[in-house]
Amino acid sequence: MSTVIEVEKTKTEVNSDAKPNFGVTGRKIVYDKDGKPCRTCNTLQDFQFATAGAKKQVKTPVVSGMNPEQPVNTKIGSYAKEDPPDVTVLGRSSWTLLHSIAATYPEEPTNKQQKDMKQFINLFAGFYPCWFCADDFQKYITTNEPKVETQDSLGRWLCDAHNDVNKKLGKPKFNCDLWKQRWKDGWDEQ
Ligand SMILES: Cc1cc2nc3c(=O)[nH]c(=O)nc-3n(C[C@H](O)[C@H](O)[C@H](O)COP(=O)(O)OP(=O)(O)OC[C@H]3O[C@@H](n4cnc5c(N)ncnc54)[C@H](O)[C@@H]3O)c2cc1C
Repeated sequence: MSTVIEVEKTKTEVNSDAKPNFGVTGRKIVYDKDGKPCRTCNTLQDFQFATAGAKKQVKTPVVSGMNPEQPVNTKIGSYAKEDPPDVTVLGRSSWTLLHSIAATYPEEPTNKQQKDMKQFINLFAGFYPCWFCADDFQKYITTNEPKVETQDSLGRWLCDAHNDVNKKLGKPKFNCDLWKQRWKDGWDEQ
C-alpha cells in the first residue's frame, strides 16, 4: 500500500459524494487539513476532478510545454497560461534542483558548508509544498542522516533518498553509481 493511501486515511476526515476518494488516474485523492483537495499532492487531472466534484467531467488536457499532463489554455502576453505545479511537476523540478545542487557542492566542503547543507536539507524537507511527501521525507532524514562530507557522499545520499521515494511509488531503482553522469558530467557517448 502506498504512503499516499496511508496518509490519506489518517488525515482526510471528510469524504462524501462531493469529495471523491479516487481520482481519474486511479490514485487516492489527497486533501489538505482544511478538507480541500491538495493541489501539490495530486496530479493535475485528479485535482481538477476533485475540485469539480465527482459527477463532473474533466477534460483531457492538451499536450503542451514541459509537462504533457498540463494543459496550456491561452496566453497572458507572451507567456503561456500554465497551471500551478501538481505533485509530478513539483517532484521532477525539485529532484532536478536537489541533484544539481549536489553536483555543484564542493568536493571538499568546509565545516560551515557541511553544516549549511544539513540545514538546507532540513529546511527544504520542512517547507516542501506536498505535505505528505514532506512528512515522509522528514522521517527519512531522521533515520538516514544526510551525508554531507563530500560531493560524492551527498550525491549518493540524495540518490538513495530519491530511490526511497521511487520504491514507494513502484518506480525502478536508479543505479547510484551513475548519479554523476546523470546530474553532473553527462554520458560518455562514443
Ligand atoms: C522530497 C520528495 C518527496 C516526494 N515524495 C512523493 C510522494 O510521497 N508521493 C508522490 O507521488 N510523489 C512524491 N514525489 C515526487 C516523485 O518523486 C516524482 O518526482 C514524480 O512522481 C515525477 O516522477 P518522474 O517519473 O518524472 O521522475 P522523478 O522521480 O522526478 O526523477 C526525475 C529524473 O531523475 C532521475 N532519477 C530517478 N531516480 C533517481 C535517483 N534515485 N537518483 C538520481 N536520479 C534519479 C531520472 O533520470 C528521472 O527521469 C516527491 C518528490 C520529492 C522531491
